[in-house]
Amino acid sequence: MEKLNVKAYAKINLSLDILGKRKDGYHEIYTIMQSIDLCDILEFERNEEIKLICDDEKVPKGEDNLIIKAVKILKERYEKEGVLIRLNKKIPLAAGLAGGSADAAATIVALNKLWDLSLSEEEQKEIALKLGADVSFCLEGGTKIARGVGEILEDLKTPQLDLLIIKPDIEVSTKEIYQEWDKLNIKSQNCTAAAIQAVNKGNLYEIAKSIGNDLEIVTSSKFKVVQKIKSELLKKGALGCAMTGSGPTVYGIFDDPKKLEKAYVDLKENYGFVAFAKTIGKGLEFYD
Ligand SMILES: C[C@](O)(CO)[C@H](O)COP(=O)(O)OP(=O)(O)OC[C@H]1O[C@@H](n2ccc(N)nc2=O)[C@H](O)[C@@H]1O
Ligand SMILES: Nc1ncnc2c1ncn2[C@@H]1O[C@H](COP(=O)(O)OP(=O)(O)OP(=O)(O)O)[C@@H](O)[C@H]1O
Repeated sequence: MEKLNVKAYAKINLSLDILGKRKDGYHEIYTIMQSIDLCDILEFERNEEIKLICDDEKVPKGEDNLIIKAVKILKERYEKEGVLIRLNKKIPLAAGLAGGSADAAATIVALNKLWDLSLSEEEQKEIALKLGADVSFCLEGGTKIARGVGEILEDLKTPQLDLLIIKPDIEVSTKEIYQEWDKLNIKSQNCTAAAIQAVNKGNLYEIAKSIGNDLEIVTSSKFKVVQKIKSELLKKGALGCAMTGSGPTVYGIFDDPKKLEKAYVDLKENYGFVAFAKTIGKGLEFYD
């Protein structure tokens, strides 16, 4: 095999409870992660050197890129050659959509195939966790309850949701938002338990009512635009809306395609990134 093409899907958090700070500085979370059909496209090709090509100038091309970090771990561990990666970046950066994490997961799975590594699931998960808390979920994707720092995963049935995704023109540092959460000393809203019940029932209206994110209060106190987007989405007919990850992206759940279309048309000029999305049952997709 010389070349591999893969779609790496973004995620949203249908719920996110922060349960406390751990000794290692990370936070114990309880969350529902959900893959959506917004994706980056990556091509992996056998090569002597390690090289990443991406025409988005904001994407780091060197050691700071999670793709390169993943390649280096595998190359050093298994004494392999290099690889040429072409990245077509469609998931907005620093958005709470786990774009870098999805790319990292795609790299682990693609190199396992391209380099014939025969890595077990456990080995892949171990490497994923070294790269970031969201990478474990992105290896498989779909709909999952996540605990620990996000690496302890349990399957849920994927609900079919039609979404509008809106990211204002600001980028958010996940680390800073967690640090701010500690300073504010807030209590969790504990919305994950109810959200799991709603997802288990597959009831769109219950899901829309139960979504929520503990980090929203932190990010929206720094960036007022988060609340503004939420109230606009609700006015346009969203059944419910919430911020994803550490933000600033907000998603709205719609049951009426006309309202969804109108919300897109009315809001698309106002924010940096506005897109339709659907929930999907996988995190990665290989294709010819
Ligand atoms: C906000 C979420 O996207 C929700 O799914 C994740 O918790 C963040 O996952 P991520 O971006 O993959 O996180 P990492 O890249 O591993 O870590 C970025 C920073 O977020 C903080 N972090 C992350 C995950 C976690 N459970 N607790 C944390 O405190 C750490 O300070 C870390 O320095
Ligand atoms: N492959 C990558 N794609 C995008 N950004 C990357 C990548 N690798 C490293 N980065 C760096 O990571 C930062 C955060 O990127 P990313 O888009 O993954 O954030 P995020 O969506 O908030 O992630 P999460 O939801 O997992 O917290 C970027 O600003 C960029 O500097």
